[in-house]
Amino acid sequence: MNLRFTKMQGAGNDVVVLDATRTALALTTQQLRQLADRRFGVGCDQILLVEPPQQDDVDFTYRIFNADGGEVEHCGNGARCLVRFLVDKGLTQQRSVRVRTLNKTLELSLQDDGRVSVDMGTPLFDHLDIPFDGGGLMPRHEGLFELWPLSLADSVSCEVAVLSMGNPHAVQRVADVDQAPVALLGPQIEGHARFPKRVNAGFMQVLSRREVRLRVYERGAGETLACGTGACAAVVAGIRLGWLDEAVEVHARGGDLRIEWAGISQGLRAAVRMIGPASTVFEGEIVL
Ligand SMILES: N[C@@H](CCC[C@H](N)C(=O)O)C(=O)O
Repeated sequence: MNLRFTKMQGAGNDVVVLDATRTALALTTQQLRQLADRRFGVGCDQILLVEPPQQDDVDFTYRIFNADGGEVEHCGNGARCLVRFLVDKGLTQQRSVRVRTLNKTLELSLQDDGRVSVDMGTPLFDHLDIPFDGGGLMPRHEGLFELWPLSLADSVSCEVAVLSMGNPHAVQRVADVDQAPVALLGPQIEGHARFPKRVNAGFMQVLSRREVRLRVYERGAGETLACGTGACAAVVAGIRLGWLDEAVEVHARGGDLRIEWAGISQGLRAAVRMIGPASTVFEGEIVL
């Protein structure tokens, strides 16, 4: 099969976008993995499939696949790329669109400065929603949240805040992200038995109440240059833990994101807002 694609990136988190708005597209796990492969395919962290809406209150259906071929619920950087793609391809005349993922409705808006603002919805803290197994252990309470102990290999342990942005996240605070053992601990946390659907593992260095540095070892993709939902999860956790104010600049290795959450002043049901860049890198056709 010959497949047209658009390669995009948002803060260095790269995605391959496929337009299935006119013709349905069903790819096997093997084809998805080939597309994502940096030697045998196009190369990307995630593949985004745009489909016609399946319900009245949205403009498009937005499906997300990790580089390992698994379908997932949410991709923040992908969401920003998606609205840029829809506008550039003339698939919408609007600068704001509503899209439906596996489990969320998102509102994406292209700003006048070229950046994209996304209403990322409400974070979830119930362990059944993440999902996370407390393992009968006691968390350590800090601020208005809690940190859970997690045992890893070789008698190493860490403390993580757990939450869902529609997809699961475990966030830990580190003194210096450049020194954090992301490649060693990331895969262990991602596949830890207490996260039945695996998890995205965030490593956050707090620079001030309004500025953090973040690295994320993503479920199904490994460490990426940025993770939008990971940035939201880290900031929400940091706000609840009392470390951060309600608007924070997140410096990822591939770029900067602004995350806002009024969860202290307006309550836990407040939606998270993410603002950041998105751009097209190249377009082409691949034989699968
Ligand atoms: N890169 C993404 C997250 C993609 C999905 C994630 N790896 C998962 O499995 O949940 C982002 O920008 O949010």
